[in-house]
Amino acid sequence: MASPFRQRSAEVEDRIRNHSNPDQELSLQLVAPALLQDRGISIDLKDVSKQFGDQVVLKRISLTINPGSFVAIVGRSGCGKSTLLRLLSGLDSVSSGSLKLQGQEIQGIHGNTRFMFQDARLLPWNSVLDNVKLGLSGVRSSDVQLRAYEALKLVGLEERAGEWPSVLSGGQRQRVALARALVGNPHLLLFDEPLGALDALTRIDMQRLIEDLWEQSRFTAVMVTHDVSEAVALADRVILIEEGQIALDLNITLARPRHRDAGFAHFEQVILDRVLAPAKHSAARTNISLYDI
Ligand SMILES: Nc1ncnc2c1ncn2[C@@H]1O[C@H](COP(=O)(O)OP(=O)(O)OP(=O)(O)O)[C@@H](O)[C@H]1O
Repeated sequence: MASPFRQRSAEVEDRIRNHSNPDQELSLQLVAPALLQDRGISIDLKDVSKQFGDQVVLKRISLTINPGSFVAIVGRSGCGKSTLLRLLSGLDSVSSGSLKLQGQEIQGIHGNTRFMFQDARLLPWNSVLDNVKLGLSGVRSSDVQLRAYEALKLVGLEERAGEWPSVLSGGQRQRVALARALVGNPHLLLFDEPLGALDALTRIDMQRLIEDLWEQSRFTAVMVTHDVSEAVALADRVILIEEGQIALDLNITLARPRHRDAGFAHFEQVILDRVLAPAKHSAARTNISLYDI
């Protein structure tokens, strides 16, 4: 059965296709192009190094990420995950090597890159809807309202549009942050441990929502997570960083939507086998976060 998010998206698509007024139709096409096309961009790193003073954090990393794929980056605390994400974002620059987005050497923040962090970072003096609008720039004012509202619909919070962020739960705030990230129809969405502060069940709900929305629009997604289970649940490919280098690059060949079954546990185990010393490693453990190690 289709998920509520898919049903909602199907409704929007239906409205786009069946609308008779050409002006409104144009407006609706602006609302949800995510539903109509794949937008992801390619990422190419060649011999990328990053150092801060004498400390070399990333060491000659070479990596190609296909447009529209979902990549998870895992590794122990301090191994360089967030540094890599900041390089991809254009917020920081490489010390040496080449980093290209869609074949172009990266120069500052790419226009259609969006972020989602562990902290939702909502403005408390703005309504929920106004926070989502912050994800749009250069769009006509009449469209901004409509698009922000439709983005809230995609995350199931349209009825909370007029409320303050302070009255929302942690999971709902992260939904607003997701709507703000998606409303501009990003080509690249960078997630830095976005679900790390949520309880286990809300976290699984949010994983499903992110997967669902990514499947609809196929932006390129790169997610840093400490949770091996989360990486296997969401990613096409899991990259383990150790001491500034890629220690494992694993394609997750499970069908979607993913179920936490034996095949799922196998992929978790492969990653953990690489991370853990054999003596510390128990074959029976699943749902392990790297924080547990
Ligand atoms: N702007 C900076 N200036 C100096 N050192 C930095 C800077 N940013 C990161 N580092 C150092 O680079 C190393 C890697 O940091 P990074 O935040 O990338 O790790 P991480 O794998 O994301 O860690 P965590 O999982 O704990 O968030 C750390 O030793 C950190 O102190």
